[in-house]
Amino acid sequence: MADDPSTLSDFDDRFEDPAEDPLFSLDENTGRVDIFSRKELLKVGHVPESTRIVGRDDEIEAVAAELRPIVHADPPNNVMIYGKTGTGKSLVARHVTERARAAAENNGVSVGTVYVDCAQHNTQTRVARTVTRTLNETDVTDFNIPRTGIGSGEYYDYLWEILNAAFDAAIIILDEVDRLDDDDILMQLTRARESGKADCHLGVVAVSNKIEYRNQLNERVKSSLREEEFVFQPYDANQLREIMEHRRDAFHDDVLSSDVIPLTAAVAAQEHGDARKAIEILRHAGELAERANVSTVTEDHVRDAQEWAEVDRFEELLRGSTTQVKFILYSLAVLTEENPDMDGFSTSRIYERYQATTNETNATALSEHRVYELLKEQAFLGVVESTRTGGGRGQGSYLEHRLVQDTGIVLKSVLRDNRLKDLA
Ligand SMILES: Nc1ncnc2c1ncn2[C@@H]1O[C@H](COP(=O)(O)OP(=O)(O)OP(=O)(O)O)[C@@H](O)[C@H]1O
Repeated sequence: MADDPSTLSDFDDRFEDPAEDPLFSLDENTGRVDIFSRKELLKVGHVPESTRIVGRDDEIEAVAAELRPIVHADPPNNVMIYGKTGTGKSLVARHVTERARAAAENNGVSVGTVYVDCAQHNTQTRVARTVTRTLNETDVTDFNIPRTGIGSGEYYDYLWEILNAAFDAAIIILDEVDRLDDDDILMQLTRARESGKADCHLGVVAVSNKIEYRNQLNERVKSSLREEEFVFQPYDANQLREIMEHRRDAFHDDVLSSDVIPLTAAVAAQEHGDARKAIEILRHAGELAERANVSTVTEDHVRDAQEWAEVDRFEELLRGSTTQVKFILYSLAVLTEENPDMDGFSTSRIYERYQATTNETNATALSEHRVYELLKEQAFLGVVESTRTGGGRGQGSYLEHRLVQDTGIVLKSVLRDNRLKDLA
């Protein structure tokens, strides 16, 4: 392995005895404060055990009612769960599916389960491959299913054989189902038994942020899916507080000052009601305390962590935007900071500031008309708000633009772009 250029094993400067390396010391007495006790409880993607799931009892019961027939080897209903991001859709889908599997097994019914993230596996072939390879019980089927080189049709052929050989039923969770580039997979799965391909009952639990998703499905898919729909509402501050209280043991005792969880819950509820964001802010507040080497996480850490989350969120909103758009938003943000009394700026005023910005960075400037178009595009995306002025006597009316988001957040976010860094 020493010849392998991808390993660092012959790295010259390494410590003779890694236990002596002060950078990664395991010694408890390093003077560094230890904030977290079980940080994994706050990681994205962590599936908490049932005692940590809060405020979704009715939803869990409702989804379970649709899958319950499977416990007696009867056909389950398909389920569609809608709701804004971070409302516990994936969590409930996974939790109920696993409990259905365990209860069925206890009753002598074997149920295969698969979770597919359609944002990652967005084509029919990728989904078919993931489902087939996950369900393949090699000790029963003896199949060696290739990763590449075959199409969805061949994966389906394997899948029907696997289902017939190894299971009485299967539940397939398709998370972010709206990201699929083709809804035929839904029809294949929901019609498998009816069309005589598989002898096993298949239930699909589809999850989406987009409530309008169903309208996009073609009629044949809709009629074969015949699903029950549920809509999950954003969490309120009390629910978010309870969700975080149930993960308090991610931290060492007495590390969180008493207002940290209520404050995190309040800001998250006000902004979006997103449990993922609330947990992320709590984790980041802990990390900030750790970095500062202080033994208590305080309200200030939460405020900083919240700002960091906002910058991240804004950056996400701008993902895919060109550097030119960022120059324009930067210019509008600077104008706003320089003129706190003004409520909005005309395109020509923004354009002047924008030209100065492009000059400073030696970038090419777009025409004023193009900047106007890009501002309108940003208004459509909800980044900018544009309103038409009344226009006084002798004055035509014109558009005035302002940022929807706090200027500090916009500046921090656009300045993360390498081409704008120098402006900082
Ligand atoms: N009721 C709850 N109790 C405990 N933890 C929760 C609850 N709801 C959500 N969470 C936690 O919040 C995070 C986000 O939840 P989840 O992934 O289920 O949301 P989602 O609605 O599927 O979001 P997205 O649409 O963005 O995928 C996860 O870490 C999850 O463990």
